Amino acid sequence: MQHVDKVFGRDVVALRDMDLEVGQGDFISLLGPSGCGKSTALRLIAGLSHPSSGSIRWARDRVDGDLSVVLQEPTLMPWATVAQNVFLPFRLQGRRFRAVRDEILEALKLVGLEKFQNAYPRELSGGMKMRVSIARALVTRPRLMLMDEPFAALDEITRFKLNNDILALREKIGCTVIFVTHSVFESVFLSDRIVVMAARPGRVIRELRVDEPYPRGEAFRTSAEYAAQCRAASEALKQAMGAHDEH
Ligand SMILES: Nc1ncnc2c1ncn2[C@@H]1O[C@H](COP(=O)(O)OP(=O)(O)OP(=O)(O)O)[C@@H](O)[C@H]1O
Repeated sequence: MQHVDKVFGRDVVALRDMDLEVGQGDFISLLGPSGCGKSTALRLIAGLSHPSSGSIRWARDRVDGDLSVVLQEPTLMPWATVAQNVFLPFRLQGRRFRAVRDEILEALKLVGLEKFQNAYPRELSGGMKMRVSIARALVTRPRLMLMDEPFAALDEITRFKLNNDILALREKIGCTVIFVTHSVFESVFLSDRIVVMAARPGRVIRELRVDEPYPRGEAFRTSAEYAAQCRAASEALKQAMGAHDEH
């Protein structure tokens, strides 16, 4: 993203002059208070809306299935089974269930839900629904996953577990992730770069690196290094919350 502005109406500056370079395999968190433009940035990257000015460029042409999005709500179809829900991206490409059955089962296996392929969403816990949503996002083996506070509605234990799982999944499928969160802990645990944003107008104010190598697990979560990184990210977030630019 180069010098990207997004203005709604006459004067709601959702994003101002955002620069972001994302490399293949990066795990980037967008961290910031409510209203700082995190979701707007994600929607622009997804192509669901367009910049008011500035540009978003891709190193290579994108093809169908290269990019997928996971939202805070799992947004499953209640009338369809787990397997049919995971089939959706293929269905939108006009493919037949039988032709992609193996891919669907593989995606469900990756999130540990292969035994639930014939279950309906109402039979699943919140964490399991989110896993189905993740399986649906990765069934096309995307090169880029955009995740908008996917675990915000879950309890902390489920959230920690899914944080571990998402890193393990990424090791397996090797995609790039841009992850929106309000949580300092989540951003430090997951990402190698944390982009800290401030509101009114929405903008990037800091970028932090987390140099800890992957795979990361409980040892990292309880380390002094993790605590120090969380402190640094907290400080940056505090600065973001106090930073109002009147211009
Ligand atoms: N379609 C829209 N029309 C008008 N204003 C919008 C629209 N979408 C977003 N905004 C405004 O743009 C700003 C940034 O919104 P955005 O949803 O990107 O923030 P956010 O950081 O994702 O917030 P949250 O963490 O609460 O989801 C807010 O002031 C919001 O009200």
